[in-house]
Amino acid sequence: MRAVLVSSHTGHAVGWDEARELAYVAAEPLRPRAVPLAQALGTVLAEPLIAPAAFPPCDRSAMDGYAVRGPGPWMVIGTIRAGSNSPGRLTDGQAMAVVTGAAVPLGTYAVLPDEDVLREGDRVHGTVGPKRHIRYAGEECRAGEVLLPAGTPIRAAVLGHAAALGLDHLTVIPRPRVAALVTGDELVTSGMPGPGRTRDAIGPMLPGLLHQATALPLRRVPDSRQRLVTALAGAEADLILVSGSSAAGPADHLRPALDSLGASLLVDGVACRPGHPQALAILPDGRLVIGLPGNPLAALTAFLTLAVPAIAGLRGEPLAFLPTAPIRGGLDCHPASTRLVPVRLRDGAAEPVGHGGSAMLRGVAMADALAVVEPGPATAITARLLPLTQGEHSWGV
Ligand SMILES: Nc1nc2c(c(=O)[nH]1)N[C@H]1C(S)=C(S)[C@@H](COP(=O)(O)OP(=O)(O)OC[C@H]3O[C@@H](n4cnc5c(N)ncnc54)[C@H](O)[C@@H]3O)O[C@H]1N2
Ligand code: MOO
Repeated sequence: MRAVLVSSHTGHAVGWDEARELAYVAAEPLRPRAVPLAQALGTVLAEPLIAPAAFPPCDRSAMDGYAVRGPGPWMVIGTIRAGSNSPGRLTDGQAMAVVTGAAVPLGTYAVLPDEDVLREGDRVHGTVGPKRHIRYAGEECRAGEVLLPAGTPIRAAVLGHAAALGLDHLTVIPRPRVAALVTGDELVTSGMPGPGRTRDAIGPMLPGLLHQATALPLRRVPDSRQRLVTALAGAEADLILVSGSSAAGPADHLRPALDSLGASLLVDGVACRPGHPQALAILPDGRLVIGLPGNPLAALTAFLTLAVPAIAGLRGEPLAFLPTAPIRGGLDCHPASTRLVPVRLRDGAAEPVGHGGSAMLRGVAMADALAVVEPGPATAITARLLPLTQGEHSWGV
């Protein structure tokens, strides 16, 4: 654990930005490991990607046509097939048929595409400028060149690039393993909830929130301190999310359970709405625990406040910069807490969509982002935008 910010735990609600920082700093990047390309998708480069050799390795044709040398017309002296490893050599007045991507013969002046050629027996006619339609050796990269920095997320194009260069493995920071413990004896998991029962709305959100992590199978834990202790102790994860149990009621067992496991509480409430009772703790063995309030929008805002930075830290990625946008019509500030308000983005401005109460998901379901409205005495006319999906900004501001 990076020690510096941990000591700033104050025992009461911290500001929203401080909470993000604390979660990010508490989450050390996971240990790098070399994995086959097929296992690297969605992880992060632990080391810069360095070109193992020049690419392309030799001069190649960019067209199906004829490699030619000197002024035309040219005598066709052979054909270079895909995969041929001995392209030969041309002298003035000679041509060889080539396919796209094939190595061109030594001495090639240009490649004449098929559609620009008039062929008469063994002779071809046409005009082409010097060096046309040749991909030169080392044009994309030189041996030893740094192509991507450490910390780059490995997406489809990175894997294709690495394969094209001839690499079979990449050294990556693996995806963090995240366990979710959903508490609440009143919860049901299908159908209409009867009187006094509540349909679990947090479990169904988690797969979509955890796409940058490896989500372990969700566990449902009864409202029992001992059962929560056992579940926390047994979770083989880098980060454990616990939903419900975050407040101070008789069925809210998170803090006592953390206490009995010897955890250090790094964040004990955040000055934001919704999401005030969220918590971040570290167990003696280094596993992080985040308490998500039971109210579903509060759980989501807590995930975005604490879990997103923690996952970024474990992945060795930077804490996301949040762009600022004007708020159409403004939003009232809370005097002491940061408000997180569902907004739609239209023409570069944020429009509040309403229905943003702690127990509601209606507003956020139609939102593009949450507006981060700083505490203050007045009305905010601009706000930072918090994406609803880690690593993605679906708007153009
Ligand atoms: N005396 C106090 N009461 C409350 C406080 C407080 O500070 N003192 N804080 C309030 C705030 S703010 C919030 S948010 C909630 C947090 O509650 P908990 O995290 O302890 O969670 P529960 O009490 O179990 O549930 C609260 C609410 O959410 C519903 N819930 C729980 N899990 C789910 C789920 N997976 N899907 C849908 N809904 C869920 C639960 O049924 C309750 O209605 O505490 C306030 N109270
Ligand atoms: O602060 Mo609680 O998280 O909204 O209602």
